[in-house]
Amino acid sequence: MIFHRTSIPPKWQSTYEDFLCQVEKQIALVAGWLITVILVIYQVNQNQRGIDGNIHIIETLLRAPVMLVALFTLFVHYTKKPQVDPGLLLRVIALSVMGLSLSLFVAHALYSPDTLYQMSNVLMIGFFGVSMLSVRGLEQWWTLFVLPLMLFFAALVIVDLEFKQLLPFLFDPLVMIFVGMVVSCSLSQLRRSEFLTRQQLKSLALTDQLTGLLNRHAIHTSLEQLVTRYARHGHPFSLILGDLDKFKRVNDSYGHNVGDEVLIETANRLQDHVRAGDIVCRWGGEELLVVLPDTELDSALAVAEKLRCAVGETPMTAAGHSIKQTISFGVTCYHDGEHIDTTIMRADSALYLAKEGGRNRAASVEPGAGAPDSIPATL
Ligand SMILES: Nc1nc2c(ncn2[C@@H]2O[C@H](COP(=O)(O)OP(=O)(O)OP(=O)(O)O)[C@@H](O)[C@H]2O)c(=O)[nH]1
Repeated sequence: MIFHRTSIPPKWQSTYEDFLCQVEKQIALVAGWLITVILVIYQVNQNQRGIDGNIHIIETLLRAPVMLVALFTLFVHYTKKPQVDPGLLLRVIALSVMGLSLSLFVAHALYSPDTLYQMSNVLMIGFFGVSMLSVRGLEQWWTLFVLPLMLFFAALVIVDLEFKQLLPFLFDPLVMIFVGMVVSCSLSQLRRSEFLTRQQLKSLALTDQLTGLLNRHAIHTSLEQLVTRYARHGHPFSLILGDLDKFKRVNDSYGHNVGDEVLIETANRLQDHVRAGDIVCRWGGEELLVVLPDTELDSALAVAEKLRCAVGETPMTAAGHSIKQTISFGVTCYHDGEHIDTTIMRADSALYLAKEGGRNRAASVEPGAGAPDSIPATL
């Protein structure tokens, strides 16, 4: 359906805005070049047509502002200065093209009526071109066409031009507005669908399908950003690596499906007990990684203890079974200048200590420290 609008979920709205901005930038660049080339060709052609002096000057004067807008667009694109909202730039280009084609029509109706058929073609091209600049579909289409057309009809009345006589020349251009509207809405719908498909694929590639958590690949990007942030601003961050205790027994006793449910419930409990800015991811198998931005080791250890209780204190219900599943955690914090893999290996060593220490506990390893701290289970 042409006028059916695929809605963008709120979580992707701001990414969609960025995507539209990119599209607007590209279209503004193409429009800038096209208008510049077309206006130069028209100007040269006009000089050779040897048309009446008055209309010659009027045409040149009317083209000048559009040419300036087109050159300004190219200047903004290639120098990145000044910073102009590409949506606004497109609107200015569209309105200037509308202004040019409509005022050329009025000028020819006044001074050179024999050339009105040519002007009718100019209007058609102008209307179609402006429709293509309407990246956001119908909502922009109204603002781009309605206001200029109202001014145009007001101008016809003011300069006392017979509307009835002009109507045959205006019929095709007005039909072109409808054609442009259909094409523009279809393109806008295509862009939305393309954006949604791309986002869904991206999200599929970054999400663990069982738990809905981010996967190992996705977390690497976040970790690299945190390392950069540490290097620039010294903001600390910590890692908590968790591993379900004796999880093989759950699978062996109740089956893999029940094991899956336990894994999902564990992931949910971890998610429910961390702050909004913290990230929980499935590191692999029955291992889960929690990343805590702006958190020193001591606080991270306290968080791990809270998470341990959240998982282990209340039994989980899966397929009618009540299962008491505990978890062990290895905690560490990032140390200046080290590779993130070193931090992860340290969290793994801490996890090993927690397992060695009897499971259902959180152990930590400080960067460069010999002896690990360990929080024994209180259960
Ligand atoms: N149901 C289910 N099981 C998984 C999944 N990923 C890994 N496992 C199981 O997790 C179990 C991990 O077993 P082990 O590495 O021996 O460790 P454990 O039994 O948890 O014992 P400790 O870690 O030493 O406390 C294996 O049986 C895996 O098959 C999964 O996605 N779903």
